[in-house]
Order: sequence, then structure tokens, then C-alpha cells
Amino acid sequence: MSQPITASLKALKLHLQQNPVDIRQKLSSETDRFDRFNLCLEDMLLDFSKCALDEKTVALLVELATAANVEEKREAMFAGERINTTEDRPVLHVALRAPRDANFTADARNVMADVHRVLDSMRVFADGIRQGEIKGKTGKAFTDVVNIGIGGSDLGPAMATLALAPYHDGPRLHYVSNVDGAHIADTIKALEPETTLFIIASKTFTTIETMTNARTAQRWIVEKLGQDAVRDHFCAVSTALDKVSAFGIDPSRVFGFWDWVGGRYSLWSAIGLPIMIAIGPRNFEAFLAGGHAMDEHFRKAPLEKNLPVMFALLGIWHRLICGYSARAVIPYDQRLSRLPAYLQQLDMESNGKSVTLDGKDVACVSGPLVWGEPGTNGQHAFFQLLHQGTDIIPVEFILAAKGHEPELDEHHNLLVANCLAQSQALARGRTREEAEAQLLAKGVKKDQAKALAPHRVFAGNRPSMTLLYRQLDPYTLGRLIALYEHRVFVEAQIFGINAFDQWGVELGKELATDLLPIVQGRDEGSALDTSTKGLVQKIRDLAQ
Ligand SMILES: O=P(O)(O)OC[C@H]1O[C@H](O)[C@H](O)[C@@H](O)[C@@H]1O
Repeated sequence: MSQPITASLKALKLHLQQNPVDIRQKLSSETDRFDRFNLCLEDMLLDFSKCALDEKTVALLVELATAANVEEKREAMFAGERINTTEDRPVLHVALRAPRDANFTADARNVMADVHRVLDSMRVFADGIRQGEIKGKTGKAFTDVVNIGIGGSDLGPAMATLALAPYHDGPRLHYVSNVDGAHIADTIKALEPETTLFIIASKTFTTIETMTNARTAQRWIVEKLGQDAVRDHFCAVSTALDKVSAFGIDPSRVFGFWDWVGGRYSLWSAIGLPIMIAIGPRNFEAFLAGGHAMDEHFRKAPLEKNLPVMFALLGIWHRLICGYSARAVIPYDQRLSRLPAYLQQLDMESNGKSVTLDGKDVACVSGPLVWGEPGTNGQHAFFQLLHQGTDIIPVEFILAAKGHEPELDEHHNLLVANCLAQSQALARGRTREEAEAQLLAKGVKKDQAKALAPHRVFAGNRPSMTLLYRQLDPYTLGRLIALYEHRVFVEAQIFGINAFDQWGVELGKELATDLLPIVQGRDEGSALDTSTKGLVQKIRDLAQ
């Protein structure tokens, strides 16, 4: 960690010690607090007035971003420098959502022509499927599309398809990711091979889960429709075009992308093909435009007015200065139910590391645990811990001012009221005196009120942010995802780590490969550790 970052963190810690902010008290004494602690991009607003900070905190956080050279590093990313040093690659997912005439270069070559060539061919293909012009082997239009992929080749498109359901006017979409045979079995049992198209989505085209599911899907099609049906019923998305053709997929049905697109940043690329098939090319373009609008803002807005930068700095405040080990993402939007899972990969696979860019141990903690569920469901499950548990977990509430069901306004009003009530409750809490007074007002006897009151105390002063926008349309989803992507980037600069590799997923993969022959019974596994050996034996016994 550089000396300026260390000094900045020290100043922030000192400020926290010397000027602790009581959120509850500030919310009642500072009537202009909301105006002072929010940031906007168009209709999208980040309210952080319910965090325990003051103007000095914000100023010190901005100094921290400067100390970490965030602006310089951001420009290095946009300039196509090889900032993913451990894989020796540029990081240019921002080019995927830029207009045709933009200028993004990787290895001194403008990539925009390639980006738009693939987008154009995706458009033609997606339209062909949507309009029923591209048909299955027996001449029937496709009614169902199954995307087979995992991690970045699944989570983004699956999350976005659900999020944009009101715009979904193409064939039905299904996502198969897990190597557990139950996933593909349950998916295809309701489908007709004649009207089903498979998209095999894998950046590397080597991922064992995806390849296993792809072969099962291939067998299903071949058994029902014959070997020559593979050509009509499969297409692929990958950077490894040679491996795709070895699988037998028609080269005209392969949509490429590039090694400068990280898997968890790839839903803007051809990996977004299922989204485009679902919502149509125009809506997909609006999604890209939303991402691009956030990129422009991230590049141009001064640090203190910069939404992704401030969002990141607030994350750093909670993680590095206040010491909170988790963050909860609670979308008050059922259609964002897969957003927490998507963000888990984006954030935790990017920033869950213990080694800095130069190979040294990180000087402090790095990325937090990210988790969540949609509200209001979460309220009836784990919110108990958020309000009264011994850990403080900052919450990120996500809310649209407007739903897509005007006839169900009553539902939306309840959703909004609940979302606001939760952040209020976290901040405000309830004192023992208040709890006691409430019980007495309800006619509970004095002794009993005294005994019950401690159980009804909410400490309060628990931080939350609210991300609010007009409506969850494709453009807004684009802005939302790009906002989180850039936040992860900015946080990584402060941690001093590479946000774009994922070596931590390798060891388990290697060991699974070694274990397979033992599980299959082809190898005794005599060299196994005692625990794993015992489990293998027990599995064999139980499976008899
Ligand atoms: O798209 P693929 O090459 O099949 O990779 C799918 C996923 O698998 C890997 O294990 C990585 O951890 C992910 O970052 C990646 O998104």
C-alpha cells in the first residue's frame, strides 16, 4: 500500500475516532442532510445521508481516491493498457457499450469495428429467431432458447432477462449452469427438441460444467432429431473459436468476443445474445447506451460528484475504516432477484484477494462479503439480524419510483413504504425508554414492560444507502450494472489489487479433476487425506 494511501486511511480513522456521527441524531438535527449527501446521474440518485459521516469524511475520502491515483488508473483502463497484469491483458468491457465511432484500442488497434461487427451479426441472428425466420431442422420456429453457461456466461444474462421481463417479447429463455444433472433434466423435460435452440456460452469453451451440459443437450437433440440437427439447434458464444468448431457448431452461428473482456464483465458482449433474443436488438441497444452513459459520467465527473467513485468510497469507508465485513444488497424489486448473485461474482471474484498487484500481502482487509435478497421478502427472513444482530452490515437499498404494473399501484406503494421504512428503522432504532413507553401505552403492566423492553430495543445508527431511479428499463439496468462495475474497479485501486483475475477459483477445479477418477471408482485414491477418503467411501456405501 502506497504511503499516500496509508496516510489517507490514517486520517480517516482518526476522523472517525474524533468525530463519531450518530445517524439518528443527525437525521433529526440536520434538516438539509439529504440535500448534502446525495449524488445524481440523470434520474438515478444515490442517497447516502443515512451513513455515519460528515462533510469532512467525504473530503477525506476524495483525498483517498486521489492518493490511490484513481483518475490515472481509470484512464489507463479506458486507454486499453494491460492493467490485468497477471493475465497480461487490457480490460476494455467499456468498449462493448461505446458507439460505433468511439476510439478504444487494444494492442494499438481500434477495437470498435470488431465490436460492432459482432453486434450487427447478433442483431441479424436475434431478429431471425424472434421473427421465426431462422427455424429448427423440421421447419418450426423456435419457441424456447436454452443458454448453457456458468459464472460470467450465465449470471449476467440470467439476471438481466429476469430484470427486463416487461420488455421480453421474444421466445422463452432458460438458463442451465449447474453441472448437477438435475438442472438440465428439469429444464429440458418441459421442452420440445423441434422448437428448442441451445446457446453454448463459454469464454474459454473448456469449462467442465458447460461442456458437460452442452454434450447432454447435443445428445438430446441428436436422439430426437438426428445428427444433422446439431447445425440448426445450436449456436455458440466464445473467444475460443477453434474449440467451438471442434464441438461441431456451424461457424456462421458462432459469436465471438475477446480476451480483453473478463467473464464477469461480459454481458455487454455476445454473451448478451440471449438478452437480445428476449428483449430485441433495440432494447439491448438501450441497455448498452445506459452502460455507456455511466462510463461517460465516470470518466468526466469530478471525483466528489462522481457516482461510481463516491459509491466505492462509501464502500471503502464501511469496509476499511468502520471495519464492517459484509454488505447487503436489497433490491426492492422482485425482477432484480438475481442481482445479488450477479454482484457476488462481480464484486467477490474481483476483490476477494489477499495479494496486491506487486505480489505482496495486502496491508489491510480487501473486498467484503456481498449478499442479499429482494425486499420485502428479506424482511421476513434475515432483517432481524440486520436490525438487532451483533454485526453491523451496511445495506444498499435499490428502488424504482415507478413499477411496470400501473394497475397494481397499491403493491408498488407498499413496496416503496417498506423500503423507506427499513432504512429509517436501521438509522433511527428504538431506545429502551421508547420501547417501554410503547408497551405501557398498549396497557402492559409496568413490571412486564420493563422486562420486555430490552427485547424491543433497536440500537439504530446502522448505515444504509438508497439507490433510486425512475423505472427499471433497459437503459437504467445498463447504468446500474456499469455503476457497480466501476465501483468494484475504484475499490480495487484502494486495496491495491488486480480486480480482473480470478486465480482463487483454480485450485478447486484442479482437485476436482484429480478426484473424478476416484469418485468414478477407477482409482482407489490411496493418497487422499483422511477426511476426503472417508467421505468418498461413505458416498460409495450410500450410493449402493
Ligand atoms: O465462460 P467460461 O470460460 O466458461 O467461464 C465461466 C466462469 O468460470 C470460471 O471458473 C471463472 O471463475 C469465471 O470468471 C467464469 O465466468
